[in-house]
Amino acid sequence: MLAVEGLTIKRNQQVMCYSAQLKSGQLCALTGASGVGKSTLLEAITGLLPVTSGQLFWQGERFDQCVPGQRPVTMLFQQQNLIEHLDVLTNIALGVSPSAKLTVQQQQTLQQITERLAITELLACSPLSLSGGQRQRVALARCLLRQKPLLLLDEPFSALDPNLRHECLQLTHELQQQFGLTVLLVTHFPEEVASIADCYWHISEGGHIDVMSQTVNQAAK
Ligand SMILES: Nc1ncnc2c1ncn2[C@@H]1O[C@H](COP(=O)(O)OP(=O)(O)OP(=O)(O)O)[C@@H](O)[C@H]1O
Repeated sequence: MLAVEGLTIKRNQQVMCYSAQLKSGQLCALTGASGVGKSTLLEAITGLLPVTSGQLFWQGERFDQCVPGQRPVTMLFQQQNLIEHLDVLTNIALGVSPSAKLTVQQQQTLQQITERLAITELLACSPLSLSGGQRQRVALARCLLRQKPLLLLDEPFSALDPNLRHECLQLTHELQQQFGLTVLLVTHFPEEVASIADCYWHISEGGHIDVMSQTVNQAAK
């Protein structure tokens, strides 16, 4: 279980205090008005943003005092942050190793991931030659190779057209099941994730989180 306990962040003269719990293996959609603090919560969970107070637990172990690389978390941003002058393989490998050298086991996992994401043929290409959907799948592969149990997705497919967005969401769901991931997904289109979300965290003013339970959502499926 992921437990967020009174996680408090001051940003832009706004104070946000978040508390909620998410069961392991679930996919939770984060909704709420623009500027309410959805990305802020994800950045705080990754450790990229300092917090004033509060605690974070994964499977009962506190991790808010760990540096980002030691947290059980990986995050896919809307901007894929791919390095244009390096090939796709190197871009993915840099997610796990500063020298981009992979162990045999990582190579095997990479093969599994790239096959599933249909990007094996692209490994020698430059990111510059890829479409938006391909770039986002490469960035997702880089996250998955890190093999962290918590995957945070900040509007990852919002720049894609509706068909491709749907395809990428379905793929994310399949990968979540295959790798047993727990996923927090920010979306402005809750209806688009209705078939894959186990629950919703609706964030409002001050970081207040309303949790819509699995059973309520399943009734809507
Ligand atoms: N880099 C930053 N520096 C300072 N303040 C920021 C920064 N990013 C966001 N904020 C502020 O933090 C608050 C929450 O922003 P956040 O991006 O988390 O909202 P959001 O719900 O993800 O919005 P959106 O749906 O538009 O992406 C806003 O007041 C915003 O102006």
